[in-house]
Amino acid sequence: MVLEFFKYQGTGNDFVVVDNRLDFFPKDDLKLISKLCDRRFGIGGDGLILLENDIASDFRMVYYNADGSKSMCGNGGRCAVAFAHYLGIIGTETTFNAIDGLHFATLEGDIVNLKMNNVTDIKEKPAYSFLDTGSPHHVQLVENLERLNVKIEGAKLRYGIYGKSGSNINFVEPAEDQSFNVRTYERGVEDETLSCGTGVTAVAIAMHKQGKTASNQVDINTPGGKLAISFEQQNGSYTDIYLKGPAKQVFKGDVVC
Ligand SMILES: N[C@@H](CCC[C@H](N)C(=O)O)C(=O)O
Repeated sequence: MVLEFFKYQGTGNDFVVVDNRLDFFPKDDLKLISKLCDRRFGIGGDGLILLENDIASDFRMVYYNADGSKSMCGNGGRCAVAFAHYLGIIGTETTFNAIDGLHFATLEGDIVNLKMNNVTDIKEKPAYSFLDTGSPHHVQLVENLERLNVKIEGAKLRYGIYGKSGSNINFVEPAEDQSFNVRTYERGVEDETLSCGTGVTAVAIAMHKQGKTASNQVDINTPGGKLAISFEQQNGSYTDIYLKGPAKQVFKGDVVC
């Protein structure tokens, strides 16, 4: 099979993107998904996104991690919106379906502002917070973030605390200008990625809940670039959560598989 694909990145979180509106992609073939995401034997990416038709909304995003497991992806969602706009399916605003339900988003140039689901349940432990922003996230404050071996320390927590199903692990350090520096170990990639959208959303909410910021607009610096998170908070629940940042097409091509 010759597969037409597109490559997108959102703050360095990179994805193989396929227009699957004709429903031809062999979704059960997890080996193929891993191979397409392999940086040596395939195209390379942290995940694969299929854009599909949806009865309830403008389109459906089906997201796979590089190992073929499924989840919600914030940066992937932003890239899917940019791709839908490129295909002419949407204008500058949209509602689309994903594994965690409907998402509203707006687009201004290559900046996509994506609405995330409400967060009500935040587990606070002495050393970390745990919350689900579409995918599960462990948020832990550290010192000397720059020098941390995120792959090794992330894997220890991912398997040590959360077992087989796992969690994404976010390491956070407050920056001087009220923003936060974040590095993330992603389950399903089993490595550090340059940015994680659901991860930085979890960090912004956890930092607010812990009183590390009083603002409901939080800027986050990742190794792949800057993202902005805004939200409302009432009685411990976080609503109207938006994740904002760039989503760009990098290249397109055909792959024999
Ligand atoms: N990079 C993503 C998160 C992708 C899913 C995650 N690895 C999981 O399995 O939970 C993002 O931008 O949110």
